[in-house]
Amino acid sequence: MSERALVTEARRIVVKVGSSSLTTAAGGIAPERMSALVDVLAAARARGAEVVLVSSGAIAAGLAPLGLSRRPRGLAAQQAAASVGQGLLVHRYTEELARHGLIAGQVLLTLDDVTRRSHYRNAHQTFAQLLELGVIPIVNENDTVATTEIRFGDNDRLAALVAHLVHADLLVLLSDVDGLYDGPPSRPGAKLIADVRGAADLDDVVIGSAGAAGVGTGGMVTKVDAAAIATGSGIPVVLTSADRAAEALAGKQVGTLFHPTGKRRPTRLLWLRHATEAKGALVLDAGAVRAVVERRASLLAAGVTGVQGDFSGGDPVDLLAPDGTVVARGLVNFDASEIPALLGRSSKELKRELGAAYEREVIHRDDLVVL
Ligand SMILES: Nc1ncnc2c1ncn2[C@@H]1O[C@H](COP(=O)(O)OP(=O)(O)O)[C@@H](O)[C@H]1O
Ligand SMILES: N[C@@H](CCC(=O)OP(=O)(O)O)C(=O)O
Repeated sequence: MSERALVTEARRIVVKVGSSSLTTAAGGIAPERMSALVDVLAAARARGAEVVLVSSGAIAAGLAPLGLSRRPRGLAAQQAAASVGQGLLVHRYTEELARHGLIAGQVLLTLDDVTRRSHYRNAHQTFAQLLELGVIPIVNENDTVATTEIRFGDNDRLAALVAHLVHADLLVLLSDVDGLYDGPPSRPGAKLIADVRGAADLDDVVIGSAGAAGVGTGGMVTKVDAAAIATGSGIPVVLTSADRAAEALAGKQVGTLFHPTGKRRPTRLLWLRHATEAKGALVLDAGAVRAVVERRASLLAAGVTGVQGDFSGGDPVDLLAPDGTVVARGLVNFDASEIPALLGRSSKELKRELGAAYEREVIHRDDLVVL
């Protein structure tokens, strides 16, 4: 069986591991699983590859110490469990990596770190410095302070974004299932899909959400989304089980290989398109829709006819055609309350009447993605 050159030649690898692969059903860390995973990461390092680990499991690891038997529903309880569990997880990784003479560095990210320009530059530099120092960054969402992320966020898409942020050559998604199947693997006769070369290969695949162990959040849906994000910007993805991580990283033909389909794109825009929830919407006239969609121009106040929702400058908003269809998403430059005064007015008028600060575009073209 030939090796996967995309894997064996990768110099920088992001590995994502799910809660179900690190913790027990009873709610606590499974030390032997973490130890086996770290052995695999150390072997990749020994071959000369740089490794970033995106590890879930903070909430799951915090359950047992708090006497909880399953993942709590309430946000505050999840945040508390994550606070307890994250420390335990990183402690374990630090000890396990030390066996191989390696150093762990904790990186906790929130959505802002990858959508706001100044933050994502900062995150990029942090990773660059850690990797230069030979550290293995252990990444998770900052669940303890996150609000929307902890509910809707998932580490699969976060891992795809991190892979993009660090310019990885490969993303490896490790779960409790050994690859993508054409239907939920619990169904008799479900078949493993070895290669996905584009969206068309997924047309007949039934992708389920909940995992059997009950500690995972995203299920297969978010893994396939993550694979689309990564491959769409040129990064191949191997999806398999944590048990097969050693084989996968050695380039063996295990699990599912998602082949690259596109080229690198600005990180923030990827996130804007795939992972953010809009805080509101702007209704555009037909001319503005053409300008934004066809000419990829900035959105000016003159083409905006309505505003919906309560957002602040810097938030993601949807751009709607006159019939209500969502045509684009962007990071808006004004608060929702400021926009009614700008509607339909030219930049020159706005500057004359409200001052130079109001002359700027409502959304700059660099902060826009057409959907
Ligand atoms: N088409 C499919 N192929 C593979 N697994 C699937 C499919 N549909 C649903 N699943 C389920 O997705 C689960 C993995 O998701 P999840 O529990 O969130 O894992 P993790 O904690 O590793 O992120 C598997 O255990 C499996 O039951
Ligand atoms: N950030 C959360 C987990 C989020 C998540 O994506 O979990 P999983 O589906 O197990 O990868 C935690 O550490 O508990």
